[in-house]
Amino acid sequence: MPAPALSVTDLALSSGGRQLVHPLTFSMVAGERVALLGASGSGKSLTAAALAGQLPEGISAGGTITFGAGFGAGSGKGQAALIRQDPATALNPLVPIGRQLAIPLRSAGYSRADAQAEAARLLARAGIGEPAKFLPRYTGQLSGGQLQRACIALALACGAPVLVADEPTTALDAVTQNTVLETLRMWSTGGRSLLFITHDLAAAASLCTRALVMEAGRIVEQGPMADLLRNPRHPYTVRLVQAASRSGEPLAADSSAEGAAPRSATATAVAA
Ligand SMILES: Nc1ncnc2c1ncn2[C@@H]1O[C@H](COP(=O)(O)OP(=O)(O)OP(=O)(O)O)[C@@H](O)[C@H]1O
Repeated sequence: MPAPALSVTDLALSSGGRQLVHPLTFSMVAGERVALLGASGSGKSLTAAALAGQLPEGISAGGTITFGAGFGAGSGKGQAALIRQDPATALNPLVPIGRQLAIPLRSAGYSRADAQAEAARLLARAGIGEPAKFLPRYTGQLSGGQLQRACIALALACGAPVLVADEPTTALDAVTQNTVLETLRMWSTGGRSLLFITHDLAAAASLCTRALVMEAGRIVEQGPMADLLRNPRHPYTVRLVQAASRSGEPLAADSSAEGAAPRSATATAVAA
């Protein structure tokens, strides 16, 4: 069994005495792509922020988050890059996109010229056509979908071993969505892990080998994606699969990820 790239043990989040996320325990192995599904308000974004060390003010956290030894053991900032649900808050409106992308690249040892070239390449991988034109632009000069892709490029530039993508394709047209999903798939080859948060079950099924399902701050079901699609147990998961099936989207689970969990295990509903 490969060592986990990320181990979360009893992660609990609260605000002013209100429990928002009840103790969660899960892990991901290197190269694994895991979907985090769940109803609106179930705690997905707060969990994502906790993993990236970017919890909003006023949220208290308990439990432990440990990153694997493959990219340097330890926990904390820098181990997980976060593509935020709200791209506008992730970027500095006063600094051109190219310069923002260059910051992590320069820290990683790129020369100034190479950082600009890599920044353009990452924008292209995130689905931006003619990326050189975007480098000098400010966030206020980008559409919502372009902003989202700039955030994806920024997360890729961080080169973290774990990428947490919080609804990264919501503002994108179908063609660009496919480009981004393919980029996320490519990104995870070579041992990097992806936690993909989405309401789009078809996208999750095409990208991820395993899924966690949250409801009301708890993981209520988890297992291989194929089993979850074939035999959902928890009532929320049943509704999710039924709704996606009705919409006619093909729900084929991906099995190509490195470190994919064994398919023999059946999806398990977790007692709340
Ligand atoms: N900064 C905050 N302070 C207090 N409560 C918060 C804060 N952010 C989120 N919450 C609450 O925590 C709960 C979980 O929110 P979260 O944003 O993680 O849900 P989510 O599953 O990501 O929802 P969605 O799918 O709509 O993005 C909700 O009840 C929300 O109101």
